[in-house]
Amino acid sequence: MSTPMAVTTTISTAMPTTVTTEASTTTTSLTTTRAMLTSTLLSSSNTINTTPITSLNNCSTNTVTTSACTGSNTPRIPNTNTTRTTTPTTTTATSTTRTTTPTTTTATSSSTTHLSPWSGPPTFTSSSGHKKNTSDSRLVVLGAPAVGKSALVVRLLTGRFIWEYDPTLEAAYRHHTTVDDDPAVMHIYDTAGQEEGEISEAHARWGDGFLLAFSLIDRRSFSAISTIHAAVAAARHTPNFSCVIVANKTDLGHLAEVSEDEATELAGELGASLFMTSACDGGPSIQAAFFELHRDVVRRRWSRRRRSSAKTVIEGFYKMFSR
Ligand SMILES: Nc1nc2c(ncn2[C@@H]2O[C@H](COP(=O)(O)OP(=O)(O)OP(=O)(O)O)[C@@H](O)[C@H]2O)c(=O)[nH]1
Repeated sequence: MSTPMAVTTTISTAMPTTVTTEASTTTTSLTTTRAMLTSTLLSSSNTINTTPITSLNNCSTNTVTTSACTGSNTPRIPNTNTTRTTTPTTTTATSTTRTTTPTTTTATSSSTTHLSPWSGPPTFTSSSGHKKNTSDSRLVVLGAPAVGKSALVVRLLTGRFIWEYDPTLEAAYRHHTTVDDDPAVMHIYDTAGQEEGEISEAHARWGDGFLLAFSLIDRRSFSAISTIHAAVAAARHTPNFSCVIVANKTDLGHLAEVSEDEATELAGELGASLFMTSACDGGPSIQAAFFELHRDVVRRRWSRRRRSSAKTVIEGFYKMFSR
């Protein structure tokens, strides 16, 4: 299936790069990653302001097609110019600008072993130049292979659905949006599928919040959720972290191997909210899942800060009166 596109991709090369991108009027051929697709598909009418910042996918030439899952197969045709800049850092926060890190990071970042040497994506800098706004969140998307992690992320960012795909290694995005009327920046890390629920410790430490996805038509992916949750808890030395469970592929209900009741029970056990989604059909629950995760991250950050400033005040009083 091919997707008509009217996208112009401008590449400004700040340093020698191996990245080449072509956006034609019919098909997007990606020599770097499917993640790049998202940067070329942004519609100017879209209020989402997204910057895929790091792309660590396989670099074979792939033809990726997107489509709305239901209704007409005519995708919305973007009419915006997208600028991609290649640079060794990710400090650029310009809207719809994609920044690619040097390919040297690719080799290590594909690892998903427990104690991966992966050092995480480059430090994110918010658009205001501060290291980390309170409205920033680092969200890591975890789950067994082929549960639809990338499809969910792409759906959130572009409103589109990926039919054909290549397995993801890693892809990170900076997503500027508005949550509860407040500007928010979500740094979203789409990981490679965790075959046996093993996760990279670096992912676990880097993230503020974790979106654990499974496919309703794959029981193994459901079982992997507990393992992944336990692995994140072990890496963070606490089971108390921001997390939501996403049960994907609701459109394939007739093939379901996991019931909603089971999913609800698991979410209850893990103290997480459950979102039933279909990256294929779309719908509000995908955004709701990411937004809820973002909210929880921000809430916890504020409550940590309040606790720590209360502690500082109390300590100050003690010092004052014990003199
Ligand atoms: N019917 C249906 N298919 C889906 C849905 N979400 C994803 N898929 C399909 O499932 C396959 C896997 O989707 P991906 O998004 O690549 O899955 P992933 O979890 O990122 O896979 P890895 O990167 O290999 O870990 C693709 O063929 C998608 O088109 C969904 O909600 N419904």
